[in-house]
Amino acid sequence: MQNILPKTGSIKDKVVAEDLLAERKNLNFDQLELTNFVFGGEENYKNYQEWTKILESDPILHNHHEFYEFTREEQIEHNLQKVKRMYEIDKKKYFQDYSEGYFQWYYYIFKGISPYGLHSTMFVSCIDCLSDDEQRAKWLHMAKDFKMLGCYAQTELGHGSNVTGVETTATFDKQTDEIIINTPTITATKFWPGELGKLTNFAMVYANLISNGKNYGVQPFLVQIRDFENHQPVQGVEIGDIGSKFGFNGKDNGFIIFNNLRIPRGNMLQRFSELDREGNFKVKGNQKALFSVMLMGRVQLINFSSFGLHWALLVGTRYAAVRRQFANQEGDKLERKLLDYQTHMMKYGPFLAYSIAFRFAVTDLIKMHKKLLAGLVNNDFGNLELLHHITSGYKSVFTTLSYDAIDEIRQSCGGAGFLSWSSLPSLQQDFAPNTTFEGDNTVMLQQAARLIMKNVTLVMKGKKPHEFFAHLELIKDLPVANKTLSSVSEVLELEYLDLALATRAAFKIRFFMEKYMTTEATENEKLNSLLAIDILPMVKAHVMYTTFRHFRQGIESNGFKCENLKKHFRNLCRLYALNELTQDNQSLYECGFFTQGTMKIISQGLKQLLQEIRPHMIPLVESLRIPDSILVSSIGNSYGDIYETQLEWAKGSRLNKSTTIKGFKELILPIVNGKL
Ligand SMILES: Cc1cc2nc3c(=O)[nH]c(=O)nc-3n(C[C@H](O)[C@H](O)[C@H](O)COP(=O)(O)OP(=O)(O)OC[C@H]3O[C@@H](n4cnc5c(N)ncnc54)[C@H](O)[C@@H]3O)c2cc1C
Repeated sequence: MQNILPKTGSIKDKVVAEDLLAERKNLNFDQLELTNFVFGGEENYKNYQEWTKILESDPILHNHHEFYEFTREEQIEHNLQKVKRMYEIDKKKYFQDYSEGYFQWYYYIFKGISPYGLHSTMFVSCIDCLSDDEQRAKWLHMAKDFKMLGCYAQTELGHGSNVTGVETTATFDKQTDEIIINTPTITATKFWPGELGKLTNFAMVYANLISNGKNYGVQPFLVQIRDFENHQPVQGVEIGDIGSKFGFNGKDNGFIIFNNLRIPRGNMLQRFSELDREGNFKVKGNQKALFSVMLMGRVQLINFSSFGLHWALLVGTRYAAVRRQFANQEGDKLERKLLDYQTHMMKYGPFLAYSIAFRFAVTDLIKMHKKLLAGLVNNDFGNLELLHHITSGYKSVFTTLSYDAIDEIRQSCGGAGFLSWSSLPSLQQDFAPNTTFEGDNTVMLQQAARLIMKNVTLVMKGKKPHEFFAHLELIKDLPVANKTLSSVSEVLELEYLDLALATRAAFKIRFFMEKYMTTEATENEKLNSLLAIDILPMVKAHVMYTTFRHFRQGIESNGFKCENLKKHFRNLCRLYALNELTQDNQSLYECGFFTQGTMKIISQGLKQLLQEIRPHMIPLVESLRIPDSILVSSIGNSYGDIYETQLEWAKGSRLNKSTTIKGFKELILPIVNGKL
């Protein structure tokens, strides 16, 4: 069989693949409106465009495929060079205040591993939010101007998830008016903080305050760890990098051991607590705010979840629109595009729906978080508890889903996706820790459960829950009256899908709460031992529902002008829901919401949607504009060049710098020649 393939692209000759050109002709909506939304507004997108223009023409900032073969040292140095260059170009822009735009370009330029990412977010935020006015005036401008470089040192060898269990001590010495930082045991070694290993000269150390013989619990302390001039560790600390990791190797995660390191009393951050000259300790406001900076980290990871997924989708979808395998029918000359296989669309369609759903959720979440940050400065803790709930739950569910999706997209590109040049392996590896840091995902789901339980208890007592938990009122009407579906159009109603997802969440929550209330054991025993595995699906179903709600409401409330774009959004919102209901529907049968035959109709609806969305896949994913200069992918570039570049980069790879291999004479020849 002779195979006549449409011409694939060539990035070198600036020729776009015929298949990609044909796909782009299906554009029927305002792509820029979607782009602006994804980037958190027109201004952010303009800012990102400015940076990408600079990047493309700058020899240092320009991303290069050789990066995929860099050692750790080379990766770190390369990223540092980039930051220095960005700083030279526009110091103010490199450090922007916390905003959606900041996260977007920094994520894409550094693939989530900006050398001073933790400094700019966690460290600066600690100073901003947890210092009193005097401390802020002294340190904030220094930190923002990179005059001091800091890391966030909370985790220890012995304690990660249990943040209140850290053992580092900060003992007040009344005689000298100083605080002495110590690592009393091996498990108290600070282990993991990013940028601690090599880069920073300050650390925000979370340690137990001991004053007048009493332990007042964990507080943040600003600790200088390296000399300003020669960058040597100060006396009283032992510091180093923790070694090579599964991914994230461009980051110098470090360890630090304190041995009687003295800092001034004024270096304890004192917005929410106070230590006076006599060593008297006083709490001011809400101590939970001490860990509020972690909220920022989680919002960031929630944001990254959609960026990472966008990236993988862009590469995978372009590849699948050009790559062809097997003929449509026996004897056909033309092979079928990967994207035309229903099995392929069953992966990519829902992933696109999730990535857009995450964007809607993040848009709402960032607004809430900014409000909280503004309030904290005036000791207004407003929606701290709700935000803790949302960020824990969303961080856990979104990062897990995105990580799994990135891996699946990588696999769906076959061997080409396994190759580093595709950009997908490093994306996956560097995305991997998002499921662990800022709170392990299992622990995060457990934490998110608390506010659900509090609100469901209100409902059970006949009271109104917080409006975010309005769907919990459904538990009063479970099991529901059977509603037999008769047509696909019914199953595509957003109202119906909303009720289905809300009911699924409500049923799982009620299922858990009934067991919780009737099980005779301590709360600790119930939550950790007897009923723990029921918590996770309950929280996940709740998160999937509230995310759907952000999506559905956001389509109408974000002021989108293009009707066709809204149509695509609605279809993706339906697809999100139908995919969810396909994957997890047992509880809807149990409570009577689904009846015999419902899944058959849902399956028809899902297939219909996949067909409707299919022609728009390329225009939709290409709205998540990541230029070739940032993407650096041998199979996902905008030209649909899926072959030439792969081969060219292969030819130029490090192992091909010579025709033989190092050690050929000493290690191979003696065996071949039978000389051993
Ligand atoms: C790349 C990377 C960068 C990091 N950067 C920083 C940083 O800058 N600063 C910093 O301070 N820390 C940092 N960390 C540390 C990170 O925050 C911790 O790894 C994380 O909080 C999890 O803690 P742990 O590793 O001790 O795991 P553990 O808490 O020991 O968890 C191990 C396992 O036990 C389970 N588990 C724990 N508690 C429970 C429970 N109550 N119920 C059920 N299961 C439970 C978890 O689900 C998990 O599966 C970083 C980590 C990584 C991987």
